[in-house]
Amino acid sequence: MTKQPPDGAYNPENEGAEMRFADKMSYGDYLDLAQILSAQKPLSTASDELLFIIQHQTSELWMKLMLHELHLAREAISADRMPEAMKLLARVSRIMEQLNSAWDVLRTMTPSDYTQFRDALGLSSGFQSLQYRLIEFVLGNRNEAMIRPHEHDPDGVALLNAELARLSLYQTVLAFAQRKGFTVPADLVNNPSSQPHREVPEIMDLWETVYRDPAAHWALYEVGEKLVDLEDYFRRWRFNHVTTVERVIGFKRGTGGTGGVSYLKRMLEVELFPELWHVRTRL
Ligand code: HEM
Ligand SMILES: N[C@@H](CC(=O)c1ccccc1NC=O)C(=O)O
Repeated sequence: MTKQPPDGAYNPENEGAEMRFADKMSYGDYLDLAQILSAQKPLSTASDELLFIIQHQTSELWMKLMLHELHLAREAISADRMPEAMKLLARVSRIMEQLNSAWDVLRTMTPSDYTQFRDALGLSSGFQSLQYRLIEFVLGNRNEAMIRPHEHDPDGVALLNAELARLSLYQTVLAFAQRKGFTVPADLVNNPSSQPHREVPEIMDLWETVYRDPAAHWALYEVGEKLVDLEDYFRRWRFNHVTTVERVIGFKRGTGGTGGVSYLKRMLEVELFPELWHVRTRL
């Protein structure tokens, strides 16, 4: 017998709300919440460790979605399905915005709060995030040295190497430009790069042509702006990260072994799509 609410209390069951799930799929079943919500395992008794864990786990979930959308966007561009790619890239930027907003929650953690459990983290660090490294590789910030921390995880290494064997998102866009009749150095569109992309004069000229007459090169103009948008959000993520880190651990070395803030400041100099930024000076 279901318990009847006191007189006057509202019971959604009366208007048909389903209340019995013993033999039906429920909300929690579909989302596998038992698994997700039992995956927070603090190693200390510090109250803020739960915040720290949830912040990272939610970031990893958003990164999973970002990789999914980035792969689809790259496929769409390779197949000249540009409107579809635009939609996907717009979503990627919105996901980044979501990740950027999340820093506001973590920023409420003070050095006093964090030092209560930092030792428990051992040598673990975001530096070892497989999905983060895959995103960097998809976007073209490629560096084989970054595979090293994953050597204990053959599946992870396989994913990173598989990514290095594909054209980066930017290379895929340049191949599209070539199909549209632009001159692009063959190496750039034929060989997946294993290093960060550096400014190339022909690509500067390409974007200059596009930006000087958007109407004549609309698809490229649109994808160029989508990439700028994406990098703009990514830069904000890096900036939020380094500022939060300075606020919480000052200039201590990182648990991952880098100089900490000094390493992250260096990462602020990364340019994913250099020509798209540099061409603006010419316009
Ligand atoms: C209080 C919070 C945080 C602190 C103190 C912190 C600190 C650091 C430090 C010092 C590094 C440099 C590597 C090292 O030596 O450890 C690093 C790298 C990294 N962290 Fe964090 N972090 C924080 C939060 C986060 C969050 C919320 C994420 C989201 C997933 C994250 C993701 C990363 C990633 C991906 C790297 C590698 C960056 C790269 O190689 O460019 N961190 N972090
Ligand atoms: N590198 C941080 C530790 C840290 O933030 C961290 C540790 C384990 C898992 C994720 C982390 N987040 C980002 O680096 C530190 O040096 O305090």
